[in-house]
Amino acid sequence: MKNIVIFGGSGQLGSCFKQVAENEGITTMHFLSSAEGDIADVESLKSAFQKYEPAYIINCAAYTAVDKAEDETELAAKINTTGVENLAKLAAEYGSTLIHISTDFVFEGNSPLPLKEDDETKPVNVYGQTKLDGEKAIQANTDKYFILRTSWLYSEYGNNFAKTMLKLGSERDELKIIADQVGTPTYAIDLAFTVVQLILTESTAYGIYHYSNEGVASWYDFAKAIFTLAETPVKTLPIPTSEYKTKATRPAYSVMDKSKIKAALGIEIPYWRDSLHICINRLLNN
Ligand SMILES: NC(=O)C1=CN([C@@H]2O[C@H](COP(=O)(O)OP(=O)(O)OC[C@H]3O[C@@H](n4cnc5c(N)ncnc54)[C@H](O)[C@@H]3O)[C@@H](O)[C@H]2O)C=CC1
Repeated sequence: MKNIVIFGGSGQLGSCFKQVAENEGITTMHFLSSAEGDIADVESLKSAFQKYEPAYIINCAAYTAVDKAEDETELAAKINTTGVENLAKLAAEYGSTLIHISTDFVFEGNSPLPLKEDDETKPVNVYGQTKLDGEKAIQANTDKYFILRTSWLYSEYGNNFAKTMLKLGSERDELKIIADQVGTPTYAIDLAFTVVQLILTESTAYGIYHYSNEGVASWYDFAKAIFTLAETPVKTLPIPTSEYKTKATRPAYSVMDKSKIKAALGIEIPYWRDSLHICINRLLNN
């Protein structure tokens, strides 16, 4: 199989690709940390492209500190927009297919229905704006791309809501959790597996796709499900967003319509509670 290069290979999603590659017996996936492949540094990228001449690039690299991005606007844009533009230009030059991960935060969050790929974008925070600008930079510079917008990623790896809840649940008697932001948790292993299917099927149905697990949840529902599965006896209280101030505004509703990717790959997507069950078992048994 031809070379596949993962940028952001040490992050949460990058680590999930490592696990999926192992499970699927893929030996040509190369994982670059930010030190080995800095997407904001063109020279660093050129050496990676020269070394691997990749058929596929999977970009998991991003500036992901949503609240800090409100102050570090330039740095967020340097990575999420210019860095992604660098990747798109080199991918076009080398004929590589670029698979890029984007976010539900490109939307404003007041849709009455699950969001489709061509719905109007309108980010409500700096992170979302830099990610949307990254999507546009890809579309302006290469034709062979898949942009997968996802939401609420969690897994055994990196920092995420599920791991934070397990830790807080073991330290505290009571937790207040936001109940009026609604979306869908996504097990990052499921996302990585789906991206690998795009590669293995050699799909050329390029474009933007939405991928999350199936179902709908608030952060409160998500936390309650984590504590139920982990048998953590912590008391949870639902609160409105107005009682938990954060620097960055977040969309109130970010449920995504997944019909397009399901039709393109002929796949069924796992329901969020089923995937959460698998992840919590793995977290508790390790
Ligand atoms: N975590 C979540 O809930 C969601 C994440 N996403 C997107 O999914 C993708 C993966 O996210 P995670 O793995 O959760 O994030 P993460 O923060 O765990 O991983 C991001 C990785 O990018 C690396 N990185 C930062 N700057 C870099 C640079 N200049 N060059 C190369 N690498 C660099 C970091 O070192 C880190 O390892 C990102 O594109 C993110 O925007 C989308 C929706 C939700």
